[in-house]
Amino acid sequence: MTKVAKPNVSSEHQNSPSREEAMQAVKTLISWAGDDPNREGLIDTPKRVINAYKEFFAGYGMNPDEILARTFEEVEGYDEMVIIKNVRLESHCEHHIVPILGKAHVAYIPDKRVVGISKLARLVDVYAKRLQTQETLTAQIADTLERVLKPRGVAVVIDAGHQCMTTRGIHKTETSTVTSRMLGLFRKDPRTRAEFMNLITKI
Ligand SMILES: Nc1nc2c(ncn2[C@@H]2O[C@H](COP(=O)(O)OP(=O)(O)OP(=O)(O)O)[C@@H](O)[C@H]2O)c(=O)[nH]1
Ligand SMILES: [Zn+2]
Repeated sequence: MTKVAKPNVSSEHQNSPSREEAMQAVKTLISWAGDDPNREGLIDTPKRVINAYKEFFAGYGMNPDEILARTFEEVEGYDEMVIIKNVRLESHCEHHIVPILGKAHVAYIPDKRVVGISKLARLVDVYAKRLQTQETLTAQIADTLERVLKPRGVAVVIDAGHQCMTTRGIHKTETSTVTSRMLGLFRKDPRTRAEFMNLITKI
């Protein structure tokens, strides 16, 4: 039986192909597209593509727990929500391997400890830079924040365009997909959720 790699599994747990094998695969796809991979303009393309893949999918080599490990308690008892909004999201859909581009809004209500705000954006990247569905991505960001920081609430909203729907297939160029995950107070208390939704929709 063929072994299928589980989605969102770090590459060290898979049988990683060599660079040569990966470049050969790109050459095959160029031929499949109908061009000659040996012509001058395309000769270095397999190398560029596999290097680009290392960037697109860098998240497999990142550890979210490490990113959130450093927290601060000296914040004068701050216990209201912290929101980082409009985090640029660059991911790839796991069905077609084409870009998902959009914005993420991430919030939490601290319980004594806060985390550096850049770490919330880094956490988005850890999961975005993998093969994804938008639902999985949203859930992974929220669940990791809850598990590691143990805050009183977590909210994640993602609003993104899927190029598999805009540049191919159904070609609906104006569509965007919105997903959300609310945990703790954001799930239990409608006023907290409403305050968050209000703050992220304001400019
Ligand atoms: N739920 C969900 N679906 C997604 C996401 N990204 C892409 N898809 C959808 O995944 C589905 C794959 O459907 P298939 O019928 O297997 O593939 P397809 O023939 O290429 O589908 P079309 O895009 O309709 O041409 C499509 O409906 C995509 O729109 C995502 O993040 N979440
Ligand atoms: Zn897709």
